[in-house]
Amino acid sequence: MVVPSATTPARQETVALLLPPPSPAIPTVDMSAPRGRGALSRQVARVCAEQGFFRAVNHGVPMPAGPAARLDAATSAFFALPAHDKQRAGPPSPLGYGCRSIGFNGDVGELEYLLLHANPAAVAHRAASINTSDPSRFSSVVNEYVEAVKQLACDILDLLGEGLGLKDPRFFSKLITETDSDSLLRINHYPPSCTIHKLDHDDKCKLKRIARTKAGNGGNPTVVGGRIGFGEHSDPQILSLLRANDVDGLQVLLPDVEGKDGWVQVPADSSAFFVNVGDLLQALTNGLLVSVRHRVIATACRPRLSTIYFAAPPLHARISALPEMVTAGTPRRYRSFTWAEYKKAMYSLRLSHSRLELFHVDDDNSDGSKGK
Ligand SMILES: C=C1C[C@]23C[C@@]1(O)CC[C@H]2[C@@]12CC[C@H](O)[C@@](C)(C(=O)O1)[C@H]2[C@@H]3C(=O)O
Ligand SMILES: O=C(O)CCC(=O)C(=O)O
Ligand SMILES: [Fe+2]
Repeated sequence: MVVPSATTPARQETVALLLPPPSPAIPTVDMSAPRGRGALSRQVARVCAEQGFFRAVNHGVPMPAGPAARLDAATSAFFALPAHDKQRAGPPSPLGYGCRSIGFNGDVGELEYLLLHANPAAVAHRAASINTSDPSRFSSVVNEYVEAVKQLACDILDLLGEGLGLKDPRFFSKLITETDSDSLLRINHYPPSCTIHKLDHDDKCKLKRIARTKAGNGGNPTVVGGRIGFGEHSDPQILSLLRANDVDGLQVLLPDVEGKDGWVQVPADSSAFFVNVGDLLQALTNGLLVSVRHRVIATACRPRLSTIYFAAPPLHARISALPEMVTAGTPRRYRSFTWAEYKKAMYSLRLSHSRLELFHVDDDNSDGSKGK
């Protein structure tokens, strides 16, 4: 039976005018290439150019009994420790254990985290203060996970190289597989938002101070519908691979059908990887691929655990747009810089800063050292 609609065409038009335009869906890429590698590489290149963000499914990293599950168990055990035990691995330098404070310039979020350099020697060094009873077990769990996600990052970068028709399709993946690559692993643990208001007196005073100072998230650590878990930013590296438990919170800034940017909720999917283009990939492709802005809003009543692999080149790597990306119609957008130079600028800036703009060829401050 067909039920006639209660709304007349005229009323439907009025409702359509009042409602915001529909949000774009989060693109999904099936990494098992059901339509062949050529179609997959073109799809990866298209979503990275249009949204700079996608959900990768059938990615080949075993989830339930594999490295991801072992890492989640090891990091959850760490976050369950008493505060003074966790503090042995901090304060973040920026590496190590951090709680609420992000970076060196006054950013705060409702989270605690571990930030690790992804190379095995650095992991072994940190493991001693993270798991004092069995540091080598912790190291091997992290190293095994890093190997698996690095492989996935390389696969995606090679598909991108092919989809963009690069002369050397492996150019991007070679940058992140150099022995001295500067990749990071970050594990974020967001407490349930319903416990945030149950903070002790000192915490409440600290948060009030932060809310009053201009330095704390521009003086406003809340947004409509929740608290800021991790403030708005783009990831500075080449590519980020994020995996989280089944708790929502991640949002990405995407254009709607009218081209107006809006925050889009990313529905949790613990079996997928969420992939985002970083600033360096935007620079290498002369702005063709976009480094997506994203944030985490704490609204859930269960803790969110997320693990992000930031694939980066060595510090000395020179980042300039690939020749095939520079044409008469699309002149060079960013001046050439090293990853070390970019990192120095980024650590002097707030989380939300659009730091790649400092390297824009039209900018007067082309040394990239000027802050917001
Ligand atoms: C405020 C900051 C934290 C950050 C370094 C920065 O000065 C600006 C970029 C931030 C960011 C965002 C993505 C990653 O989580 C991160 C590890 C990175 O490489 O850049 C963080 C930095 C950090 O927490 O140290
Ligand atoms: O924890 C998350 O889900 C995202 C955090 C993030 O964007 C980051 O650590 O750079
Ligand atoms: Fe991020």
